[in-house]
Amino acid sequence: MRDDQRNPRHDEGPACERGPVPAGDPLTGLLDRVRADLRDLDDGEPASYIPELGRADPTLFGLSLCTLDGQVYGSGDTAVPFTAQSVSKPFVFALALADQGVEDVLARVGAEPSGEAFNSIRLEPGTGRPPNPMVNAGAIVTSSLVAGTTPDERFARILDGLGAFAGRPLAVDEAVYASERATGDRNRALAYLMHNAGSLTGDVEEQLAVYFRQCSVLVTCDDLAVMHATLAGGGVNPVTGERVVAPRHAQHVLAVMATCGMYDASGQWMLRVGMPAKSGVSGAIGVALPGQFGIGVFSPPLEEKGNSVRGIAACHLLSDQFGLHLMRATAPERRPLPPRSLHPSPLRSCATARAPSAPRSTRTRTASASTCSRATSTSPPPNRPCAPPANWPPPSAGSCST
Ligand SMILES: NC(=O)CC[C@H](N)C(=O)O
Repeated sequence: MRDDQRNPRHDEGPACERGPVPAGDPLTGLLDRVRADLRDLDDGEPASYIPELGRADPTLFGLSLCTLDGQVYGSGDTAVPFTAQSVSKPFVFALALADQGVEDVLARVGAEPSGEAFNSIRLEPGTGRPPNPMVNAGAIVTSSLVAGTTPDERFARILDGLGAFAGRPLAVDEAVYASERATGDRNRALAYLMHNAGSLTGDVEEQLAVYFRQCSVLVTCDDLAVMHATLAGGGVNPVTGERVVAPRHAQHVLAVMATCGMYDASGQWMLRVGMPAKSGVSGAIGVALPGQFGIGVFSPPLEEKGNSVRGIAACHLLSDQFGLHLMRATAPERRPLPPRSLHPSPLRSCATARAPSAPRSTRTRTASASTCSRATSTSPPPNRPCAPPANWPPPSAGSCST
């Protein structure tokens, strides 16, 4: 990430895109503290096998969370654009499911963890299917299954679909696309192998171009939080109110993220963090806690498996501190975000209550506070708490214990 793309807003106070979340808001304070606790964690390096990604600023660090009532909270570099890379894969899988149905998609790509690296060259013996839609081979196939009679049409559907998940129109980073296309011989090899095996049909170079463009779509941490909240909410974007995919397709996607989303670190991730997630080599991680919220984290330095070092640590901290693990038997103690209909949420203050969803066309994000879309302030809704509970925020997050 170049200096001119860096967003200074964290130093400038509350950001427009999040709307008028007031100073001292407890959840923003919590996200600030997680970032502060991890600021000195400087292991890893940005990916460089795609040369353009090697230019990323390793100090960038953003953390956003979107609740199922469409409130977006964030800390740090939450509005800095970066390419989605593999974080695009679950959403394109969702679009393929919507366009082809689950059986036809699963006939072409498996749903089993590979236990191998994201770019591993291993197809299912006998069928030639890639193991799952979260590794490169599987994602090349799922992107070829999105509806469209030409590659341009198919990519237009992908770009529109990713935008519907994010709640705003998205664009491609042409420099990253060109860099990836010029150097993507491993993906090219995988695609030709799958074409030979019959699991990838059509013109291989055209299919690859769609996949490379999909990986080069620009998003922000705030976008990732909204996109994952859309999956967590069963396919409805909580900011725009738009149904993007069917509930069962959102469920299928979350299931595959839970088992395969962190590649050969997926088992450890599920054991320690316990939430469906997807990482990308730009340094992004998206997390969805079903029925609760979506998280977006961005920090370019990666560990050896291609996952963001600070992103992993931030998710560990959040999961540990708030008992977010899906397998936790004492689920009622999962503190953040109890269903609105059952309890007042401890994470919302009166001043941050959001107005009912406006039509998507009115939800453009601009630099003017008066047109901020994601968290329009209103008068307090009835029966809502005006102050966070006494135990909120919890004691300092400390270091990651898992
Ligand atoms: N893990 C990733 O984010 C990999 C995506 C990258 N575009 C690739 O194909 O290698």
